[in-house]
Amino acid sequence: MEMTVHGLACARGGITVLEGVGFALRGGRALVLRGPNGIGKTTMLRTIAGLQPAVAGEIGLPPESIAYAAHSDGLKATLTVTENLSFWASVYGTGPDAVEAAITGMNLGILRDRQAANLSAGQKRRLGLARLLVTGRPLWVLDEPTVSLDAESVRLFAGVVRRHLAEGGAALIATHIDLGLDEAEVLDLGPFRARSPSEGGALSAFDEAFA
Ligand SMILES: Nc1ncnc2c1ncn2[C@@H]1O[C@H](COP(=O)(O)OP(=O)(O)OP(=O)(O)O)[C@@H](O)[C@H]1O
Repeated sequence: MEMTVHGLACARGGITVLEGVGFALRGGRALVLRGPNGIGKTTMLRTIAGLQPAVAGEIGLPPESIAYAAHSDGLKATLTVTENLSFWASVYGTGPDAVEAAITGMNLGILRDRQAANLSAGQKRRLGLARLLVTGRPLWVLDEPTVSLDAESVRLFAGVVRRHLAEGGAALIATHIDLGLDEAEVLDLGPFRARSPSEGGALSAFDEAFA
């Protein structure tokens, strides 16, 4: 797979926060987005995933090729771990093999019959990330995927991403934690901050000091 993004501008709450973003991402590679809180990482990932329209620019990959994992894990509380993954496998048109691979990949075997409501925060996050493995989609768009994960689970997930890349997939990741991916390049969003006259795009003196 190959995704090329040109002149992308994205907005939050009607205010353009980023503009002129461009990059190319091909199979086997990961791109890590960097920038201070509020610069627009989540906004850009949501735009690329097709969850909100772009203000301008082109995204050279259809949303159907993208699996998005964000803060809200999208789990069904009353379903078990296996049932949640089976539900997503039916949505994405994959099968029981993908469910088993996801359970193994994110080390959920011992929890497979537990309802999602009764998982800890980190276990829920592991299940949310396991969902990526049942999508069968080549580009993973990941917004702070390691939130709530302990060090061992971060390593486990980094291994899952590495395998996805080795199989020809790609990943676009907003993370403040280094996943230790040799295949990763970094895109600093600082130069793409929109300089709109309203305060949404411009930095306050406080933000400027910590940017
Ligand atoms: N509903 C909204 N209405 C107006 N502005 C919003 C809304 N949601 C977010 N914003 C603003 O849009 C900007 C971009 O937010 P976004 O969540 O994309 O940043 P981020 O880079 O992901 O930040 P973080 O590192 O804190 O997760 C921020 O300045 C934020 O305050």
